[in-house]
Amino acid sequence: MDVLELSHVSKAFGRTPVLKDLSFSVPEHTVYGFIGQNGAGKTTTMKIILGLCRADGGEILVNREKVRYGSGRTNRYIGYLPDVPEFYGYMTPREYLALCGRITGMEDGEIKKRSGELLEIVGLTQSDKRIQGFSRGMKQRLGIAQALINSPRLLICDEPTSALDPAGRKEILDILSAVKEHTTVIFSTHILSDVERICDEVGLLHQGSLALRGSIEEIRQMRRSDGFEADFYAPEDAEYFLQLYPQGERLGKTQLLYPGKSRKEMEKAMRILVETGITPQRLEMKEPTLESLFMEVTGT
Ligand SMILES: Nc1ncnc2c1ncn2[C@@H]1O[C@H](COP(=O)(O)OP(=O)(O)OP(=O)(O)O)[C@@H](O)[C@H]1O
Repeated sequence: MDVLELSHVSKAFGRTPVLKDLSFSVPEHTVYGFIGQNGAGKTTTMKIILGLCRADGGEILVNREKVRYGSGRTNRYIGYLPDVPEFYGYMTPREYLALCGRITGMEDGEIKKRSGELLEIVGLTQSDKRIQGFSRGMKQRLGIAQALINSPRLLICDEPTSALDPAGRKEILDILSAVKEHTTVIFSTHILSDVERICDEVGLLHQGSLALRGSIEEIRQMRRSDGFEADFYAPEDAEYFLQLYPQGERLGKTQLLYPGKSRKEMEKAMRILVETGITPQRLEMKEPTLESLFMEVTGT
């Protein structure tokens, strides 16, 4: 079943269209990467899903229920982590989660149990410190716990990793990956390597609609290869090989890049190496990355 379905959603601010006929759906228990450059309309889309921003047209279903602007009804299925979560700094994580639980109408016993489980998942069980002393990464982890307090069907995270260092990013990605057992995650980002690490499905928002969609594998296969690299033991070998197979670029004294070449063309290079008796240190196809695909689609 699809937990989230957007059909033909459009939105303009004044005369500037931001979303144009945007349609996509997110299947249960997946991590969906919603990618787009700065200003592409990711936050606007999320606010429309949360009923906080009015769409000009189209329909959104959360758990098969229609989202209505200004009504929080469908938000009972949703947990939301904004890009910069705000907390009461004088509280401890446990106190803060208790407050969030009470606001959502949970019983005290249930709050205690759920808070314990969530603090375990986000790695904050040891912390009885006040939130004001927390690092950005710790705040983001607490933000995930807060968003999951009432066991939502859908967890929406707006750029959860953008402001973090690599270690902090990894922690958040690991948590998001782990929670998909219990919920469905949609997260927006412009960091493509994060998407490659944990997402099952990807949608690339460009000029108001999805310019690309599919699983990471499907998307990688859409693009031709990035070519191959050849590494030699001696600069003379690289030089000689470049004369025999001239379309390469030098990456270093012993390293050559053959951009855009297919696997077949690499096999041809291998035959030349065997015939001439040159032993390469390494000959390797370059895996297409989302980064290069993104640049191809967006023309950046
Ligand atoms: N309330 C508003 N009034 C006018 N224009 C707005 C409003 N909110 C957003 N916009 C414009 O809509 C476009 C999309 O903004 P949005 O914040 O949704 O993009 P985004 O993809 O989330 O970008 P970022 O990665 O920078 O957060 C931008 O050009 C932005 O300036």
